[in-house]
Amino acid sequence: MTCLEMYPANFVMLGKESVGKTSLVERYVHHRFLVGPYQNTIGAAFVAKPIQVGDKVVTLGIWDTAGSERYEAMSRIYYRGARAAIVCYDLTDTSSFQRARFWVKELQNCDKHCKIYLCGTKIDLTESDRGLRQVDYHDVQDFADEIGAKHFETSSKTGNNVEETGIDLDQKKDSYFSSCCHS
Ligand SMILES: Nc1nc2c(ncn2[C@@H]2O[C@H](COP(=O)(O)OP(=O)(O)OP(=O)(O)O)[C@@H](O)[C@H]2O)c(=O)[nH]1
Repeated sequence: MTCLEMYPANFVMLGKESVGKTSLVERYVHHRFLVGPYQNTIGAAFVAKPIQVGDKVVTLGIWDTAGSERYEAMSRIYYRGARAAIVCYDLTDTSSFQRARFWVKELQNCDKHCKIYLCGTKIDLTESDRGLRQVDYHDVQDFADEIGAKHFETSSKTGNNVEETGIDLDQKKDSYFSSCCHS
């Protein structure tokens, strides 16, 4: 029996509205950045991506939750049982990092085994104008160390750090997905 049949691995996107969760999913799954007016997610959206882990195929299910606080209760439905959570914050918005801390606390209260990734978004903006940065890299790294999370800064617009590093959960050597297949 394949890993696909036995171990569907879900992960969830969490974070304040407009931090760029949907854009990250678009970049990761479809390798594109959608331009045009911002459309907020309503409730949550589900996207599936088959990935190869060793000689197995895992269907990675991604729950892209709505960041608006009015959907907060609904978001809880999606992170319960999630194998991993990508908690996003916008590098140009301090309050989005406060919101990220909130989601980390929620995840820790709900499931200690959920693997947490902290993802700073829109690094293209801070690279083109350093003055736009409101969230310090080292502050987040300290927090990541404290909670045992991986930490990345990405741009869905340019693709920077999305494919190459942690958000690309497609890493074949990733022990997390290997354990999904072999546990
Ligand atoms: N410059 C830049 N803009 C981005 C990036 N990622 C997202 N955006 C923009 O930020 C806005 C919000 O992006 P979304 O991906 O819809 O944000 P979201 O977190 O899914 O929002 P909700 O559905 O409300 O929770 C859009 O206008 C995007 O084009 C990025 O990496 N760089």
